[in-house]
Amino acid sequence: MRLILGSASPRRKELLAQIGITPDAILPPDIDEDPRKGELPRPYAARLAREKALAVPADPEDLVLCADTTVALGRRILGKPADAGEAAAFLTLLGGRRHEVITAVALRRGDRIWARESVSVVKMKRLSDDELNAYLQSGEWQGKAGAYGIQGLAGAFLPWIQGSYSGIMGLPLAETSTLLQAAGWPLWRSA
Ligand SMILES: Cc1cn([C@H]2C[C@H](O)[C@@H](COP(=O)(O)OP(=O)(O)OP(=O)(O)O)O2)c(=O)[nH]c1=O
Repeated sequence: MRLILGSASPRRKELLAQIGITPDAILPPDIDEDPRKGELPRPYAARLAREKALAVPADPEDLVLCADTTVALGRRILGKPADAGEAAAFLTLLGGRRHEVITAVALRRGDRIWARESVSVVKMKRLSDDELNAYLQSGEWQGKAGAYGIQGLAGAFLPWIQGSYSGIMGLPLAETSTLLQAAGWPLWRSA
């Protein structure tokens, strides 16, 4: 049984390494990430994680692990910003309030899918012009849902979280290890 990480995200690889897992292969999926009309953030993240898992080619006995991280401001989905202008708009919207970070995980073997979602609440301080400009300059907003990464400079903007740090970063480790065990991956027996 091989474990395939279906993700281009370096964070997901790092987080798996944190619990001692090195995937046998990394095969990033290529799917349409546009939300459907009126789609809410949590079902959207869950749908994308499943679609990613289905889009990765694998042998019938292989495990395919995929995830999707979405930032939700109420009913609004904030995905990966297209450019610095959109990143600035997202960070301005998020500043001074609480938002949710949803990471849905899907694990597939053949036709079977095991799935879980992790929902965290994050408070971001209102950013000064200097803070916003420095962050935009850093480029750390690129490729990240909601235009920030808790694990980098933006940690300085987040005074409070409730939920899962690894989930906010892109792969909730408790849920992921539960799924891997459910699917028969010898997580605590491999040493
Ligand atoms: C909120 C937040 C998101 N992120 C990242 C995790 C994800 O990589 C990214 C959300 O985009 P995703 O679409 O979930 O993932 P991805 O496009 O990076 O990779 P793939 O679809 O191939 O798995 O945002 C952080 O790194 N830190 C954070 O604090």
